[in-house]
Amino acid sequence: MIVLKLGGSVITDKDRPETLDGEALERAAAAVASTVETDATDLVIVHGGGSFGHHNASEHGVSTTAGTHDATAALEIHGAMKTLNQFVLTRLLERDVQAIPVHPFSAGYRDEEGRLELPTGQVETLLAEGFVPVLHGDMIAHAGSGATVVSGDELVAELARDLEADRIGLCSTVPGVLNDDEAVIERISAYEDVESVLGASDSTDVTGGMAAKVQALLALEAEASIFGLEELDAFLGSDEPGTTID
Ligand SMILES: Nc1ncnc2c1ncn2[C@@H]1O[C@H](COP(=O)(O)OP(=O)(O)OP(=O)(O)O)[C@@H](O)[C@H]1O
Ligand SMILES: C=C(C)CCOP(=O)(O)O
Repeated sequence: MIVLKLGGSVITDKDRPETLDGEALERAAAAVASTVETDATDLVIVHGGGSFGHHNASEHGVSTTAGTHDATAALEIHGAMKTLNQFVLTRLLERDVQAIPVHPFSAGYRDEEGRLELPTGQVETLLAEGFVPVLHGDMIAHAGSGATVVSGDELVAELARDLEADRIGLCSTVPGVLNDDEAVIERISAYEDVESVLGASDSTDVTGGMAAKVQALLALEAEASIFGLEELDAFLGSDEPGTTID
């Protein structure tokens, strides 16, 4: 079983609010379609927000820890993510990928400590029935804080843990985690080893950029890869491109 995140920074133009990168999304959809066609591996897709969701969340002062009790604000952020989700679904369906959305806002919640609880029975059932579930970064009910943002990276970690994923891939705009010389770091086994080079995203991003990704992935049993769009075919074909996190 593979959990694949299509980074919002890849499938959108992250610097222009609510703008899709249609060409990149096409490429990603084509890579997914050829894997699903030729390989019996179960695939769960999660996508991030990019220029959808982050701008709205930032305007309302909402993040993974700062919540809102304003339903209009929550629905604006959720709505932006659903708009992007519809674009992703359409591109996959056009290529005969049997993609079905799972909206985290309607499925999970955070407890008082901010821990994410995400039931995965519906995802498992969709997989068993031959569908490709497509989740996305979203708003989520948060005990004591109203509703906060849940990042696609958190969803990837939760799904990988619950469904015992064999492989985890994060496709981003960068070819991997880069060191001070902008070279791809091949393997990361401890956060302290790379902490000094990890930063937030270059664009508006309320969920923590590369540092949050590496932290979430290090906590998992299975190995994970962070790589660029050029390497998506290679990853889906069983290679370990970019940075491997174990
Ligand atoms: N050491 C690093 N190596 C690579 N990228 C880094 C590093 N430190 C910070 N970054 C930033 O992290 C970004 C990737 O994180 P970001 O959260 O934007 O990606 P994403 O998951 O593809 O998009 P989204 O969060 O919208 O889904 C890069 O574009 C870069 O700006
Ligand atoms: C900003 C929202 C609502 C979701 C962000 O998800 P991410 O891009 O995976 O961090």
